[in-house]
Amino acid sequence: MTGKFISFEGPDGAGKTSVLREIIQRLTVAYGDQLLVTREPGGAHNPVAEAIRDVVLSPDYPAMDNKTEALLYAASRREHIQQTIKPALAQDKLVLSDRYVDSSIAYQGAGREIGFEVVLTLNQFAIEDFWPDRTIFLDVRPEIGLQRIQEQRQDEINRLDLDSLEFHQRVYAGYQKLIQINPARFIVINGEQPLPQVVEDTWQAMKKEI
Ligand SMILES: Nc1ncnc2c1ncn2[C@@H]1O[C@H](COP(=O)(O)OP(=O)(O)OP(=O)(O)O)[C@@H](O)[C@H]1O
Ligand SMILES: Cc1cn([C@H]2C[C@H](O)[C@@H](COP(=O)(O)O)O2)c(=O)[nH]c1=O
Repeated sequence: MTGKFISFEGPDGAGKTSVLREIIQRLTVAYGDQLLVTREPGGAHNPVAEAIRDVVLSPDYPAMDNKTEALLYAASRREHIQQTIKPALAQDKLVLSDRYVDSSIAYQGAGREIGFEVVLTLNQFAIEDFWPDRTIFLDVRPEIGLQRIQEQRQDEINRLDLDSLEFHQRVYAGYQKLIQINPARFIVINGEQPLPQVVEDTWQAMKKEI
């Protein structure tokens, strides 16, 4: 496989979507069709993964069992890897994904308290040790991310946005542990700066990678 795979991670409201929108504009000029932007749960041109997204994020299922949730994210990811990411990399594309397996380890492993290692093991069945080349983490404290969502994005609130601050603090701590364990893969960007500065820092970091 010859392309490059970069994932974007961060707590809810960190700014991934906003930053990616700007980065895509800059990259499209040089990459054109060789750029694939995708997301989890779900995935570009991936109806099965997107159907799982609809179920797992729907506020209609507030009482979903934690392990069911973890399995759904892993199933969606498997489909995403097999049908979207790997075929694109085989065509030498640059693949940018808004979230990947680190989200499961942070949200289900730490946030839901299923356990870091348990969720990693579960996901190894899905990913078969297929990791991103680099992971950009937008570092925003959960209080700030949730405040942004509540103030600015009332229309798109999903099931996990509605979880408690304590849940999101555990997620954040999970991410910090992942960064500590994988210092070579993670690039940490201060996401609490004004958006243009976050975009610029991300852009400079990405230019070194691509
Ligand atoms: N640096 C920033 N400063 C202030 N507000 C921001 C910043 N970045 C993004 N926002 C705002 O915060 C909200 C959440 O941003 P965005 O949807 O990009 O985050 P996200 O990481 O994709 O969130 P989620 O994972 O929950 O989808 C939006 O209303 C966006 O305009
Ligand atoms: C991949 C993945 C995601 N999540 C959570 C994180 C967010 O709360 C939502 C996705 O919403 P977004 O607006 O598209 O970022 O799902 C998770 O808990 N586990 C995962 O593996």
